[in-house]
Amino acid sequence: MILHIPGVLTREQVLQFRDRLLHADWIDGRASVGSQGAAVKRNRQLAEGSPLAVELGGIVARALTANPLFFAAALPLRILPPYFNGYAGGETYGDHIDGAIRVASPGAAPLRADVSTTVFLSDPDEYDGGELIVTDAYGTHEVKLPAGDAIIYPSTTVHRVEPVTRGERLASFLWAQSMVRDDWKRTMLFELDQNIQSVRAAHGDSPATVGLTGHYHNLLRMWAET
Ligand SMILES: O=C(O)CCC(=O)C(=O)O
Ligand SMILES: [Fe+2]
Repeated sequence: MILHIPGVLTREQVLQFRDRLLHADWIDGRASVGSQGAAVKRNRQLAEGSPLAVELGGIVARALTANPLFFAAALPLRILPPYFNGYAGGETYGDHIDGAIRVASPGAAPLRADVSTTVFLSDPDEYDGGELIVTDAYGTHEVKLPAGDAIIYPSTTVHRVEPVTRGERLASFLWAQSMVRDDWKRTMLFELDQNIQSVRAAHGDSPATVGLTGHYHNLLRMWAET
């Protein structure tokens, strides 16, 4: 499932991030990928573990974890520390699939990347190009969202970021290991959860709502790994 999550960061947070990123030390984005990614990746990132990445990443991770839509859709078990990237002057990241296993820091427990997230930090009118293009079983999706909004997509998909030909595209991106590894099972649980919430809002805690909520939890019990 590819899902737009509006308002992960407030406008004030976005402005604060932008201010801090203005004077940041950027490194070559190829530092965090394997050879296939490195061949098509031309962008800049904050170094993993740098004080600014840790500080701003903490804010992003807390905002996402507290976001009900992100929680319901990603069912996160663990979230890797968020990264920050910038693209300008034709920078791009060609077609790739995110690595399956990542470690937050040397010696840390490995985490499986199930759900990929981009939190946009630049508004669409600030740059040309820079669309995130995600291809799934249903076709190709082009994503360019307002600053503060996020997109989540299965880490199993081929995706790319188109060259930025005017202005600068800043973003935070991160991976989560989900309690439910399979995208289709996560999608089914998400749709069930959203429909239960609609039924509950319309009819309150009727016996049918209680029964459906029980069914959601029993499916989660069957499918979740913790
Ligand atoms: O900048 C983005 O939106 C996504 C970046 C990306 O796909 C990656 O770093 O693996
Ligand atoms: Fe990626």
